Amino acid sequence: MIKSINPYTGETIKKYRQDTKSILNKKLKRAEKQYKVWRTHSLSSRAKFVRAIGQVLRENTDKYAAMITQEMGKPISQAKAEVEKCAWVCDYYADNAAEALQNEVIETDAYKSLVRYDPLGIILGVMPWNYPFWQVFRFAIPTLMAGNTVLLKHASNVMGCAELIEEAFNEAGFPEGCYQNLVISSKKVNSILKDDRVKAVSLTGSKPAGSAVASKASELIKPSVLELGGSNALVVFEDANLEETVKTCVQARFQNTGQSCIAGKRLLVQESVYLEFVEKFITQVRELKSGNPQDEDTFIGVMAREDLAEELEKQLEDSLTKGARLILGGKRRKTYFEPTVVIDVHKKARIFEEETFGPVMGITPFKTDLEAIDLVNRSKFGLGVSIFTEDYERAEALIGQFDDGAVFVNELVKSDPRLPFGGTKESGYGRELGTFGIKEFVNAKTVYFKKN
Ligand SMILES: O=CCCC(=O)O
Repeated sequence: MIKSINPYTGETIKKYRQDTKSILNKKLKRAEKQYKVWRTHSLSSRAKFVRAIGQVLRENTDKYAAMITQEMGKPISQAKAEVEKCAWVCDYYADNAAEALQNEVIETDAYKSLVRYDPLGIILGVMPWNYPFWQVFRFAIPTLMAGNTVLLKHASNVMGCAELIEEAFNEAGFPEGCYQNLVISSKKVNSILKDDRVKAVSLTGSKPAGSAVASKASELIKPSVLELGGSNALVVFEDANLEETVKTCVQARFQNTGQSCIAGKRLLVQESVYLEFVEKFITQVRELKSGNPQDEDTFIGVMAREDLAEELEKQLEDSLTKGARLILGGKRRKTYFEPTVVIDVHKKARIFEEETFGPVMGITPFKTDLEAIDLVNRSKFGLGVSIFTEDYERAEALIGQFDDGAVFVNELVKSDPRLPFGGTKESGYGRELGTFGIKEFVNAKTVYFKKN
């Protein structure tokens, strides 16, 4: 049985019986059968279904948001925003997939030569709990629009969300087999991936999970996309607009109670404005409202599991032994972790070197642009970096020197259906969203006509 537990109350919400071998086989058969039909649908026909599920999401936002909040403790207002973002990705691909996937004619000595983008087949998605609706839609919608069918293994603590997502696809009228939820533990992922009918896998999650699935996929010569952890830096230069920058950095770290791969986790501030910035930052963090995730005005909820909060506590303790100074928060009660700020964090501290998945911000001073670049790039992760400066020429000159998959200037790193999203180094490979994302699970087929 897989148990879903409310992290705020500690109560068991529901237990889910795992799919048996024969159920899994039926799901695979259905997905394969539907693939043969779904791939023949026109882009505009697929778009109708995708638009319809966007509508279902909007009509049932409260129901879906309530389940997100119950299962992983996200404050309800943020859960509603998550559902709305899912509807946005549906609209985006319904409107833009046809253009992204249109044939590309290439002049050669042939009568006609071109590249067309055909689907691959059944694609397996393995998704995490932190944005339990968004992560699934971010993967599933472009994958389906490209003509593939989807099997989804969700995180064990959000099986209620997983069930509701499958229901939403059914309610939107998707043909049977287009999208199916697998009720399995992570141990069974490889056996699904091994099945010949499954052609590729997309995983969002931790490095160990990514590494296990990607090794299996490469052994089987199946493509994979990995979106793993991150330790994004927020770099505040002395000429930044401090008022605006503080607001953005607070959001970047503390939204979703700090549990986001693209959260700003290492705040680097130029020495000349360090003290002023820290003071303004703490004032704003102090004002964040913690409370019951069901309350509309709660901004900081609880962490999704107690073991995650314990781990964060250990990372914080390590930074203190390495010279950092705790200036706000630092205490934990079960899954609740106070919004916490530590300053003078050393580059060898665990909260600098590792990913911190919760409401703890570490601040480190730097002197020069070169030092800032080095601090950003020494991370083993490479999802994104935000730089704050009023000097756009300085920003332009720095962008090419960062290793990350994204550089945002005067803004927090965020995903947007229109822009590619993904990382470098241990943050993974491949891209989601935008026109890059829809081309991850396609066969870029070369076509050559000779006229005799
Ligand atoms: O955890 C990662 C956040 C993902 C996103 O916002 O697209």
